[in-house]
Amino acid sequence: MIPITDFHPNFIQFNYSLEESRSDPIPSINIITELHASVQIIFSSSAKPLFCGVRYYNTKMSLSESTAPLLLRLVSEACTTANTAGSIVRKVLLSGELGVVDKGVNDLQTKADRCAQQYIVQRMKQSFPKATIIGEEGEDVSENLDGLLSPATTPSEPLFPEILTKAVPEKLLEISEDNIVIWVDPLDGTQEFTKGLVGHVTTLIGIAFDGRPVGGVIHQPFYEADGVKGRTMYGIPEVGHGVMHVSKQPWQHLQPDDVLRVGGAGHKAVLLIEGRAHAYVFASPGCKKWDTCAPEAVLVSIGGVLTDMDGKPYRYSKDVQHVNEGGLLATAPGVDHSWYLKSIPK
Ligand SMILES: Nc1ncnc2c1ncn2[C@@H]1O[C@H](COP(=O)(O)O)[C@@H](OP(=O)(O)O)[C@H]1O
Ligand SMILES: [Mg+2]
Repeated sequence: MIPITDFHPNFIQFNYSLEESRSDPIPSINIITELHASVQIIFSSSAKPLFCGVRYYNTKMSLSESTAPLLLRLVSEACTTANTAGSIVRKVLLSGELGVVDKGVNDLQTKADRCAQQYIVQRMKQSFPKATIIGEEGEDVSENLDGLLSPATTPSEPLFPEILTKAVPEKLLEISEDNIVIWVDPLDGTQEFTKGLVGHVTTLIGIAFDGRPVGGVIHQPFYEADGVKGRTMYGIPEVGHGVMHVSKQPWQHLQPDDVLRVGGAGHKAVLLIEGRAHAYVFASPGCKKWDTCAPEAVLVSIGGVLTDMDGKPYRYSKDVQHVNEGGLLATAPGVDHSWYLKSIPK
């Protein structure tokens, strides 16, 4: 047995001598995994005997009990929330009453946009009361969600429990909730939704810290595989990414020889993530910060890039202007972003 020198609710510390060679270096892992926990082993090479720590998270814990880093709790909650918002979008479509409102030129809003936003904002606010939440539909949304939620669509367990166990770089461990901005597009691709092009619809939740996307969730309410409705993908640049049912094409085997014209900012990002397109080009102002924050986080987490048409990154602080004035160029992993920047005429 290695004696434990310090014990916290989610962290055990012990000293481990480098000189001793042990066949079972960290026996405590076996004990911990029986508690339905995931473990992360932390070594510090600066001290001798070697300082070791085991950080463990009980994956059965509710989010409010979880001691996982804020960034991971935010992304985990955004995944579960987007998934439920997707079920709201499906139910509104099934009801046949879309309640379309014209907000301006090329700017429609439906009951699904309003209900999904209300649910997302309410839930994220409840979990993260100090964070700033900016939703496409503004702050005056008040819809009755009765009949749109059911126990089956609002599971209490996280959609991706592994998120809460990921290792977070030091600089992202100390972020505080009041410096977080959550950008919400409850239903991206509204115009397509009203035309029945439901494959172009996504629900987007982007998480920004210090003006940059640090986490994002793209949910496709109408994707269906293995009898499961909806597909959720998340990305945490510098930490990791994940997706349900992805069938990625090998990017390197494709050559850009075609132009696809499809709707939705989230949907276009999904085509890059799946390897079905090289670049997403939107060479004019129009899409907004809630359209790009989550897609940027997911794309960057897999090695893609998203900038304006001059190659400048967008900022996502709470006081930025909502329109992406410089247009949008996003490229898939392995694609030469600068080639597109050079090749697209001003
Ligand atoms: N000229 C414009 N005016 C207003 N919104 C625009 C726009 N061009 C793009 N957008 C918004 O950007 C998102 C992606 O657009 P597109 O499908 O054309 O690429 C859509 O979001 P929403 O569907 O969430 O409103 C769309 O409304
Ligand atoms: Mg949108």
